[in-house]
Amino acid sequence: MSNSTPNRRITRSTPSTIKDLADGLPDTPIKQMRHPSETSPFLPTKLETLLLAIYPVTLVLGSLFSLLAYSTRSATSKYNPIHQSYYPAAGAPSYFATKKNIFNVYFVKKGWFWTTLALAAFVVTHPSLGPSLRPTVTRRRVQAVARWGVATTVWMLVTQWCFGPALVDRNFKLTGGACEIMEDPIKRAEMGRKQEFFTAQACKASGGLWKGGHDISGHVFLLILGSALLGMEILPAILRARGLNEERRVRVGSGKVVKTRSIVDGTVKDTPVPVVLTETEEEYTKLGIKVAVGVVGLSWWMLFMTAAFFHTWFEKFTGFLVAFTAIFLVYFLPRGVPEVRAVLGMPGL
Ligand SMILES: CCCCCCCC/C=C\CCCCCCCC(=O)SCCNC(=O)CCNC(=O)[C@H](O)C(C)(C)COP(=O)(O)O
Ligand SMILES: Nc1ncnc2c1ncn2[C@@H]1O[C@H](COP(=O)(O)O)[C@@H](OP(=O)(O)O)[C@H]1O
Repeated sequence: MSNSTPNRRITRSTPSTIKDLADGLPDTPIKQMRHPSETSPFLPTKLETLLLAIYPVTLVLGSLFSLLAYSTRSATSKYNPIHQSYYPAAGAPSYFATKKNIFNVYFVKKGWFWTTLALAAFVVTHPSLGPSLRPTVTRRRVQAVARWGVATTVWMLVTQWCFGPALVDRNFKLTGGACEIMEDPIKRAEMGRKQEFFTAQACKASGGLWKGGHDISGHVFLLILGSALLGMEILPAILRARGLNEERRVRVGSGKVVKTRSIVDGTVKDTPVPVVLTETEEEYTKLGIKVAVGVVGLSWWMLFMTAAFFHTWFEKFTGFLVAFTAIFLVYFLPRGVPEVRAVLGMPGL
């Protein structure tokens, strides 16, 4: 008997995984199945990695710009670590290097409001989440609001209030920082009575200097978190509009890691039903995406400006780390933990 019988050949190359099995077969239905992925579901896809890499690259480029640019080297004022900016502002190297620049005052300082507004516009207009401009409650809308809720909670705890002072303020104090009232003796005496001003805002508002500790950059944190939130939400919609679909990896109930195409509500996905929009609905859909892209673009520019003109390298780095931790919680944890995914869902799924 010859070894070359078809049966023998199959026995000798016994596949060890479903992937091997699918790869070794002709184009049968089993080959078309999505096979389990061996990569961690917690990791971003290639496109996501590329897009998320823009943040550290922006921070590094901004910091290098401030070292090398003629405008910063020739500025009449110097970087002052206590003010975390060029001081006095009149000699700053650029309009964007002053705290009172209009984009800082009305955009970044109200950054969570703009992020929320842009996300709300996308959620109520985009047909991938529910009927455009109709107040229908859909699972995808509820999950988008839940993701926003988690991100908002993190934003609040980090920058606004955490059962008292916000985490950035607590961290500042823990690392040896304090509020120093330099000029006004009355305020100084008042401060002695109250022991200390516990938040950066209260300290600065009383004319004090918030100094001595490690001040995580609130701007870096807010600009990265807000723009990544919008980016991660609209990315699947943008890809789909261009006929693309980069599959993400998710762990399903059985413990297997599969690609997103394999699951929708826990079942194998059918070909999506095309959504037919009226002309007006299409206009609003486009507007929703444009508003989000606009907020992301302006956030990127302000992040670059913060990197170039404000804070130390380390303060920017910790702002980036805290923002990425929040992004992980909202967008990557649900991919690997089905119970979390059941609540938060995933954009576009
Ligand atoms: C899919 C989303 C649905 C939302 C559903 C909610 C229903 C809402 C109905 C209407 C929507 C519009 C109202 C939106 C409310 C959003 C709540 C807010 O965010 S209001 C707060 C605005 N404030 C800010 O954005 C402050 C931002 N600033 C900071 O975080 C800090 O100042 C800083 C990080 C920039 C650092 O500050 P510094 O002083 O240390 O420099
Ligand atoms: N891109 C930017 N444009 C203007 N001011 C900025 C800025 N980035 C940071 N700042 C200012 O630098 C200080 C530290 O910012 P943060 O810790 O939030 O990153 C803040 O000052 P004030 O608190 O005095 O307004 C903030 O307004």
